[in-house]
Amino acid sequence: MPTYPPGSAERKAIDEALVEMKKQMPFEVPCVINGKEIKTGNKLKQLTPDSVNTAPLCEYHAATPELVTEAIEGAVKVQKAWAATSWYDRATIFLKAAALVSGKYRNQLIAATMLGQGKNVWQADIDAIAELADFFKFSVKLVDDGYKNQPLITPDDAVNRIEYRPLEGFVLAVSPFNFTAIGGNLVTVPSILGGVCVWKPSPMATYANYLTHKILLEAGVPGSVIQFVPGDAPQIVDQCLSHRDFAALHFTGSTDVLRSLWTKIGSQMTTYRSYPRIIGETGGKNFHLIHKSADIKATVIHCIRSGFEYCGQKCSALSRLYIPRSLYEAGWLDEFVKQTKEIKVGPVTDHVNFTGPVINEASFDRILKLINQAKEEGGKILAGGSGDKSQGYFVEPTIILTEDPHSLTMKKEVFGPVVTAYVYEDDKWAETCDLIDNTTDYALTGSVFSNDRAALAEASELLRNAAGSLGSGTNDKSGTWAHFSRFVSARTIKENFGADPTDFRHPSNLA
Ligand SMILES: NC(=O)c1ccc[n+]([C@@H]2O[C@H](COP(=O)([O-])OP(=O)(O)OC[C@H]3O[C@@H](n4cnc5c(N)ncnc54)[C@H](O)[C@@H]3O)[C@@H](O)[C@H]2O)c1
Ligand SMILES: N[C@@H](CCC=O)C(=O)O
Repeated sequence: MPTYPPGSAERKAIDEALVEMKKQMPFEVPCVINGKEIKTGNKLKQLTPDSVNTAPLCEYHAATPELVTEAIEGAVKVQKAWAATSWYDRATIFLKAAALVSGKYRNQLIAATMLGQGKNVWQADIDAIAELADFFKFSVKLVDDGYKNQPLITPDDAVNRIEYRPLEGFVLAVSPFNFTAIGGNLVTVPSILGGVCVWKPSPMATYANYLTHKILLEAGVPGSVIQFVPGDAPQIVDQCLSHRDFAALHFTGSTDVLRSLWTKIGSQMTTYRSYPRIIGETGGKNFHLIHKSADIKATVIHCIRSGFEYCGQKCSALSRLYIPRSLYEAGWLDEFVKQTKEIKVGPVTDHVNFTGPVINEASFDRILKLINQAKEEGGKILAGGSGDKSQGYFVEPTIILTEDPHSLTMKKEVFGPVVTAYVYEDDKWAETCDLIDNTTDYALTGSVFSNDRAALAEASELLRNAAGSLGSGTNDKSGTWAHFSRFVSARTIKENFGADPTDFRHPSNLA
């Protein structure tokens, strides 16, 4: 990945792309149904969260119920033909999409992700280029490997094979704002297998998602295979979930939303042709557990990057921090606070800013409310604690020290630049692992920092269920065949070519 140092060609190129994009804002984003761009006239806005008083990044046309019906019907109609397209052709399309992401559309995708989702160039590149292109390429490799999972034994008089059929009906992909790549992956996984999708993007990632869709179509995905349907989330999603041909929900976003959609699907089971599948990843409450043997300098840097890059708006962002008393007394927290106060926060177009805005006003207000509640509960604010939304939604990187390991911000997902620290006694390593395991229902990600192998092994054992998506989704891990397997129905086919039978009786039936 390019590193964008001052004076580099890559920094110059991205600066030019940003200037060009700003000149053209607001872009007009249509619905794209059966490959046709459709403007409904019902326009909504995607703002630039770091400069809210300027022109929006885009105005997008919200899909009407009639268009959603057209999208579903168009997708279902093309499904058999797409499934019959050879694996070679499907694979090549996604490899071409990867090349378009890292080549022709590179700077445009980065600029759209920076301006629309408030990422600085480093964060935008790892998301919209590195991860998105990887998703496309890994998908080809993983499906290729998956298709090779065939019966182990082939007898002399028969051939057995397994065919991995895509789901009948359409997949509804509902994507979050915080990763351009995730939207791309949610539609790629079902469609690379020969399935069809209706894609409802996040309102706060509409433009980058529209570009991703454009890339997929340019690479050769037929227009009806992935339908781009922005607009009112509950209206579009409810309509899709109420359709007889609804085959699966592919979701990434918050826990409450997935739970409500799951409940809706469950309550409508008699509507469907089949048993819809639900594949969803949701919130997290990432812990960092520091052992007394850990290096202070390195762990402080890891915690700063994990907690505050992209304003903590990652499901995997550090949120609860466990520091041993000995390192606390050796100045671990002082160093963490000192460096946190050095973080530059501001518009993402100024590269010195390590972090930018949070995504919108609702998020800004929610985060500051949580900080205030933490204060009222007795939490001590060691850094940050406030914000300013006059120009953009800027929240100061915030460190809260708590004496209560079950306090609000140790339990609830904040999804903002807020780290709550708790000091544990060095000799309570196992007890602290149990505490981490039992503090929240989330169990998405976590890290243990130690130079003591025995402590690592013990933590790995005790924290087995505290990370790895358990409790945070259906745990169909991206980057594994297990994820793809949720979007196929296996069919076993046996061809016999042994001698024809001459008697229906077996030897065991003879008198
Ligand atoms: N586990 C992961 O891999 C992962 C990755 C990224 C984000 N996340 C989680 O996503 C959340 C942040 O993303 P977000 O703010 O975009 O999440 P969100 O739940 O607000 O929105 C996700 C999607 O659901 C749609 N949606 C929202 N309300 C809806 C409703 N009532 N009915 C139908 N659709 C609705 C949105 O328009 C969006 O497309 C965090 O909780 C984060 O932890 C998880
Ligand atoms: N791949 C992402 C996960 C996305 C969560 O929001 C990461 O950077 O950890």
